[in-house]
Parts: sequence; C-alpha cells; structure tokens
Amino acid sequence: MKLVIKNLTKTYKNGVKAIDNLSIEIGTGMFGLLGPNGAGKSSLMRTIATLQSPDSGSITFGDINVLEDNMSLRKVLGYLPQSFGVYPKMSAEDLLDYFATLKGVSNNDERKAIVKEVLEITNLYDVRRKHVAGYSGGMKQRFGIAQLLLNNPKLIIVDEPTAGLDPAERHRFLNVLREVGTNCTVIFSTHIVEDVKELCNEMAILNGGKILKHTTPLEATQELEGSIWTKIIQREDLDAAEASFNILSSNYNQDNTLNIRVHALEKPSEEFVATKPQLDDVYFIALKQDEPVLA
Ligand SMILES: Nc1ncnc2c1ncn2[C@@H]1O[C@H](COP(=O)(O)OP(=O)(O)OP(=O)(O)O)[C@@H](O)[C@H]1O
Repeated sequence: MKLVIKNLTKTYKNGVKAIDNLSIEIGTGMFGLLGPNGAGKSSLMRTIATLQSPDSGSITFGDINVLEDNMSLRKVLGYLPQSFGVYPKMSAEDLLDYFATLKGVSNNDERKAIVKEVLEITNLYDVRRKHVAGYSGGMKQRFGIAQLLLNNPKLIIVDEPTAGLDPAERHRFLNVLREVGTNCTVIFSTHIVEDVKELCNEMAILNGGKILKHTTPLEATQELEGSIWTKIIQREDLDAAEASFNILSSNYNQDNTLNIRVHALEKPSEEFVATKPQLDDVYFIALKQDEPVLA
C-alpha cells in the first residue's frame, strides 16, 4: 500500500513552519527520513500518525483518507514515538498481554500466541518475565516495536529510535526493524546517515520542513561518482581551504593533520585524490545547497 502526501503544511502557534508544502509518495519497504534536529521529522510523523492536524494538504494510505478517517488509519498503524514515557513495573509479557487486550484481542489463546510471536520477533522472549522498567535502552526500543506489532500493522512509523543506543544495541534494533519491514511500509526517522545506509531501500532528506531529495542510497551515491575528492591538510590551513574549496566534511588524523572531503565536478587542485562517494556526502551536499545565500 502506498502512502501519498500532497502539499502538506503545518505552522505552529509560535509561527514556526515545521512542514512546508511537502509532497511525497512512499511505497512498501524501509523508508529512511533523514534530517538534522528541527528539520520537521517528528512533526511530519505525528501528522501521518493522526496525532496532530496539518493546516492544509492531504494524506492517503491505500484507499484510506488519513486526515478525514483517523480511525481507519489507526487500525493499520504501528507508531513508536521519540520518547515512549515511563513504564510500569510489569513484565514485558504481562504488559504486552495488557496492550493486546486494549487493542481488542479478547480471546486468551489468541492473545498468548500474538504476545509470544512479537516477543520472538524482537528477541525479547528470553527476558519476557523481567520488568520493562529495568530494561536497557535498546531493549526498551525493541519492546516499543513489540507493542506496535500487536495489531499486525501495515504502516509502521518509528521516530529516531536509535538515538542514544550503544553500537551493539543499535545493531540489534536495526536487525529487528529490518525483519519487521519486509512486507509493510516502515518510515524511520533519524539524523544518523549510517542508519539509513544500513537499513533503507529508499530515503528522503528533510530540512526546514521541505524534502530536499528523494532517492535511494545507491542511486544517490552513484550520482556523485567522480565528484568527491580528498586531501590531507595541516590543521592551521583549514580556514584557507574552506575559503577555496567546497568542503563537505573534515576528519582529524592521528598526527593532527586533517582529511578534507570536497565536492567538485573537476579535480580542485593537483594534490587532491578522487574517492568513492558516501551517503554522508549526499547528505552534506543537500544541506549545503539548502543554506541561505548570504549577500
Ligand atoms: N508543538 C510545537 N510547538 C511549537 N513549535 C514546535 C512544536 N513541535 C516542534 N516545533 C518546532 O518545529 C520545528 C520542527 O520540529 P520537529 O520536532 O518536527 O523536528 P525534528 O526534525 O523531529 O527534530 P528533532 O530531531 O530535534 O526532534 C522545530 O523548529 C521545532 O522547534
């Protein structure tokens, strides 16, 4: 089923335009919504999840008119907000059983089966009797996925789920999401480029409430083939290099020199070496091109 968003706009009471005439179509699979803090990712996700209304525009999911028929969308929606709040001192198993009851699964055996299934998918079965309140950050996020799977959603929205997770937990979480996302639409927001690279078959870069680019990670990096260059410079030469070249990023080497990455259609100068484009380059170029031009 396809999610189709047309001309969506949302201005908050304080005058911030968080979504700015945004249009996009998202099909089945893992979709990464990448953008810096304040880009409007949460505003967009809350709007799709029917938790807030836009000022104008339309959203449809398959044949559901999302803005006019909130309830139909909620039946097929699984949503994991940025912060899930405080958990009661209940075991994962009991809490999921409770959530399943709230979601209308009244038959005992049916409830037991679905709770077991979601615990297995999220790799929490072995710790099902532990209190969720005592879970690590990564386990809590996986529990968040377990609860949203209870109603067998067709559209899953997860808002910056990897923020604050250590590398091992992040890896485990992404694996769970990958498995879950094989036959439904998953929209996953993040400011971590690596998340999108590892997980998503399609992506958009969002800034200032607008889609700057809608692409696939593969296409986006292929487009830059032959236009990314690196050079090692002395630390004190960075300002001069910034004035002369279109620097996308710079990394310190152990000897205190810097490795700069530059975007240019032709070799910027003799000492530069061509290098393979990365998804970070795509992200930085999109954001740079969106910067206001100062007079
Ligand atoms: N309820 C609100 N009232 C007023 N302004 C808001 C509200 N929610 C968000 N904003 C503002 O709207 C803009 C977009 O915020 P949003 O949270 O959607 O971005 P984000 O990309 O999710 O960022 P983050 O990663 O920091 O959550 C920001 O300038 C933010 O301060």
